[in-house]
Amino acid sequence: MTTVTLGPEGTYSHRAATAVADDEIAFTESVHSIVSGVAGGKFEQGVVPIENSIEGSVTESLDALADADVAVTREIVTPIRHALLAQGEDFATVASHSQALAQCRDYLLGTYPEADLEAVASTASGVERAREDPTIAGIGHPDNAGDGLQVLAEDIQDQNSNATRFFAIAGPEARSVSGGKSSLIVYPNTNYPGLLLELLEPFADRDINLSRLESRPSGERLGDYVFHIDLEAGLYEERTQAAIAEIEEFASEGWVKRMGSYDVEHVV
Ligand SMILES: O=C(O)C(=O)Cc1ccccc1
Repeated sequence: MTTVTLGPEGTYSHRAATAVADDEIAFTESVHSIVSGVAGGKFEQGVVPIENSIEGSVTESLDALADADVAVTREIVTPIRHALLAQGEDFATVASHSQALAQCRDYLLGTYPEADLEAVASTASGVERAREDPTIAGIGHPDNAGDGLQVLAEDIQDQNSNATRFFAIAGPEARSVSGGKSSLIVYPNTNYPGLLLELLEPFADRDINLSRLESRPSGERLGDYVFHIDLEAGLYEERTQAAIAEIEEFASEGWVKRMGSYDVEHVV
């Protein structure tokens, strides 16, 4: 079973993917193509970054998941420790994933205030650029050093506890109702006073803890949102089914997607 993730080799997504891959790992340069590759059946499994403890949601992943018919089958949590990698101190540009640049904002401003920051598709593609060009530095996992690239500084993220959650995804037939957590995506397609309260009450009433609630613009009109909800309960549980049934009632103008239930894996 091939697992596709954000490449090239050496990204944090690649590190997370090795924890769930039982065979070959394939790489693409965008989260959208990972999700569409899994939804279209080209790959059996994918691994996408979802949320970082410093910088928050990876919005491209949330939007891609809302648009596709895939199942979330596992959550992978991994610590993120960034290193600054370059051929030497003589660089003018730091190229990395937008999340990595943001997670190291204070360090970069404080230590290299003159450097230009350039967002690229992944940390590893910034590292590749640095390997080819002495005027470019990358930010990525220190294991990417070598072959002409030095670690100029380690642990440059602005908070020591920097962790990212990834989802393993698979085709809709892999959707499971068992596991300690579940993910839903809800599009109410309506707006009235108390809407958000109605979205949350069915869970509170049944003592179901929410571990994430994120709103994303629906793209339909300003002020219209899609909600991403993670619950600490399985879809097999009667209380979860009852809560979702209530939400489906008030979201009858829109839709409710059950992404699946899963367990969490911590990877170092
Ligand atoms: O670019 C990568 O290495 C990724 O996998 C995305 C990412 C970037 C920064 C922190 C966590 C994940």
